[in-house]
Amino acid sequence: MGVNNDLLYMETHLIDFSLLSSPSLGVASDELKKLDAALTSWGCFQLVNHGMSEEYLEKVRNVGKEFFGLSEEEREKYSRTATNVEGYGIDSITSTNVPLKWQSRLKLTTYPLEERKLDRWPQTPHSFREVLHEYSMNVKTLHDRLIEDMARCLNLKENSFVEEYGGTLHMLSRFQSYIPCSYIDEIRTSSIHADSCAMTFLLQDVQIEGLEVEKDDKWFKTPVLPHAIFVNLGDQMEIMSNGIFKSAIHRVVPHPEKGRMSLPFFCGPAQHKEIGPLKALITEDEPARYKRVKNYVDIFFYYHPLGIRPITAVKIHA
Ligand SMILES: O=C(O)CCC(=O)C(=O)O
Ligand SMILES: [Fe+2]
Repeated sequence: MGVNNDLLYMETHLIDFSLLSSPSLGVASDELKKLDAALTSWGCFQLVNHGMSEEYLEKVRNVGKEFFGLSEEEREKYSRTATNVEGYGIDSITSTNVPLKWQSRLKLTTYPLEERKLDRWPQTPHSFREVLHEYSMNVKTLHDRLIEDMARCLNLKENSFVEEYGGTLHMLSRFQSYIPCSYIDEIRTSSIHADSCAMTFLLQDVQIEGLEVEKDDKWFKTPVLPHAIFVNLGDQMEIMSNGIFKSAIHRVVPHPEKGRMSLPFFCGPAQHKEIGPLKALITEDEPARYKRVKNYVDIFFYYHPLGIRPITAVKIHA
């Protein structure tokens, strides 16, 4: 049974990663234009030809599936604690009727390496750690290249965004499992958000669709392409690009009969790093539209539960 047939699919912006670094300057610059078009309109796209095969992506999804297939007791060996916010946990959702256990998550910092809390990294299935390590390093390669290309789209020095990060990428990897749930409308409403980071790499479930994105006050389904990684921008990229690139508003839709899994890997500056609109983008005609901000994730988690879009709190109103 389909649950969201009433919506249209979003325009499929396919970005071919291999073409971005094509030796033919014409080819590379055409792909860069496509990237720019996707980021200034939707704030998201499907990344293809990224160097990871469909089988490889399936292996990554499978270690997640195997982890969530373990007994609750086994999973709880990796639970978050009062002093460690990383690991396995069940997230409640504010809407009253929705079952508390609708989604469970395994949340792990994967970069920088010295910030990994390895005692929270599952040892079952036995390949989990190795697969997560390798996949996160692959995602880092994609991130590092795209963040340079995004600066190029704006005619800036290629290291402009990385400099604003303070040179250090922070990556939070999440495996999330959703059980079948019939509270479709409640979850559609309560899950609306844009990510707080700069750029998210999302591996979707290949069997079950469940992600919708908003554009111009309309909602669209996102197709699941088994070989693609869905990339969406978060608020910190909208801020750094002074509003030129859009942070994609999205939501999750449950399936009444089937479970679903997704793997968002959130990339951005370290939590404490102050960021703001890049100085090179601020002119007399285009003044800063956002304040400089530190600890944006804290701001995010203050406003989001109040139903207020966190980015509005840092907007400068002309
Ligand atoms: O499950 C999904 O497809 C997306 C999840 C999401 O948007 C998030 O965790 O930020
Ligand atoms: Fe999200």
